[in-house]
Amino acid sequence: MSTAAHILNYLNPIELCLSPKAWVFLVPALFLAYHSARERLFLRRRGGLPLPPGPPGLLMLGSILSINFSQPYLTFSEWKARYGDIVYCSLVGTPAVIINSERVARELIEKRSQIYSDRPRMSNDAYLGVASYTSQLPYGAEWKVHSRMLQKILKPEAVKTRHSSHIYQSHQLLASLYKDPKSWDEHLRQTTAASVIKLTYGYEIKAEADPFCQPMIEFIDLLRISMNPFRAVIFSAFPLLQKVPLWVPGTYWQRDAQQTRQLAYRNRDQPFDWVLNQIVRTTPPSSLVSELLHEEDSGIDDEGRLYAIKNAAGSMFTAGFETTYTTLLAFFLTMAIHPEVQIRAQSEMDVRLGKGVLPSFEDRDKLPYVDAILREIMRMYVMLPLALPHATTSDDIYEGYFIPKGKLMLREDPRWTNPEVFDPSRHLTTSGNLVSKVGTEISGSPAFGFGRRKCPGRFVAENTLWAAVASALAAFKIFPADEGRKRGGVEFREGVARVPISFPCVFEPREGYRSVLADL
Ligand code: HEM
Repeated sequence: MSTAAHILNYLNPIELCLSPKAWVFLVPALFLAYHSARERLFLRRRGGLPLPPGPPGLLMLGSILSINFSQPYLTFSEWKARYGDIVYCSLVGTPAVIINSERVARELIEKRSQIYSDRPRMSNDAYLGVASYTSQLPYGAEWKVHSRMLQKILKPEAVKTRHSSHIYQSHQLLASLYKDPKSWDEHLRQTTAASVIKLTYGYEIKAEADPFCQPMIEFIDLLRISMNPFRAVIFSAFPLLQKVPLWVPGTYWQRDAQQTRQLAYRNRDQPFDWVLNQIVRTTPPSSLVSELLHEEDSGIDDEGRLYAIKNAAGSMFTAGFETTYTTLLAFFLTMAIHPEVQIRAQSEMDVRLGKGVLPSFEDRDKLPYVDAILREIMRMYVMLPLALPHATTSDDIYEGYFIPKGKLMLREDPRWTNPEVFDPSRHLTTSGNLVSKVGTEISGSPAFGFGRRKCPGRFVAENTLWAAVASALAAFKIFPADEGRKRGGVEFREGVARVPISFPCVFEPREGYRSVLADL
């Protein structure tokens, strides 16, 4: 008997279910019914409004196969050229809106921040042990507690009081570059890590293989692998992959995730416990955690408060280390291939500060070209090219389009002439002053995101970067060990975060700075 006859003849549902051939028809039929019911509901929700234009998708898979996984932002730029500033697509059943322009990002994420400040729920977050980190929290009461805690040391007034500590850290970097220039990239990594750890816990890193710092760097390296966009999409489509037992051969993603989780918890708990111990025994060095622990009247119960402090503090390294380090790495590599930019910055310093002087924050206004270099680095090398995904908490309408509740991804469009050319002078007026327009100053850069979830560490990042950039330009001539490198640009390892690919550089002390460097 044919399978169709089976279905027609066997009105007995039990027998029908037992026939394997009938399942071949039933499974797709159930799926289609579910899909069309969902579509009908979605159509009703839209009330006849169109969705933003976007690429056609395949049933179930949507547009996932059209995305370039190593550089998804390139796909989004192509879609911008074809469909415009706001694009709709479906990714394995998840509706996603891509905001492809700074103008639309400001209109939606800033002006309508009440509903555009959520994060999409990703099974990956709990799987990797980062679900309670500030950056991953849904927009709600817990996030507001974290945000208030972080503001304590990240707000501009608090950041201003730590100028001397930024200068001290930049001098530490200069001293390491002078003593051991060959490992310049490693010094950069260590000093950036040291400054975030000091700010968060008041802990001073003692050696290269420091018991707190080393596992934190290891964690970031693992997170980059485990959070790659391809794995994230596959896991959201097939969550059972996260449950496969570790003993099954070939389940390398499970081993990566287990190690990432263990490090996430260890890095969150151990330095926090160190501060608690310090408080019991002595006066702890000033830090985010010690300030929060001493705070009265926080508005939440004790256990909840300790948990929130621990997680907000844990988020600082994850969010602040790699972003700052890779921006500085891009700066040094760019300087090595652009000697003309170094020469202009150094002559500005020589004239306005004098030779043999290391700049301080009081000198910042006298050095507009140094700021212009930093703005150009932030413009050209956006280390999180898709920022972090946002989500809307309710449906919305924009320019006649229906924006469904759900995932939003950001991609800033290059609004500059010749965006691929490294040219700091684009940030200067004809009289050599910095252009002052919203979004051109460093902490206002779109590289820090938009709206209520905009990077709260941007003022600290700006000062760390300025101190390091200004000090290095004053003290060293930087050039590539292989002169042939000058012909190429900076290359990147692509992923959620873009990481510049380092190359050997030479750091030659400038005239008048050798003794200054030796004394640091
Ligand atoms: C050059 C350096 C940095 C860059 C480019 C950067 C960029 C970003 C971006 C794009 C976001 C997501 C914004 C959004 O969702 O719209 C973010 C979030 C965040 N950043 Fe940064 N960041 C940097 C440095 C720092 C530093 C130094 C810290 C802290 C010490 C920090 C702490 C955070 C936190 C806690 C979040 C999560 C905010 C939330 O979800 O509410 N960042 N950052």
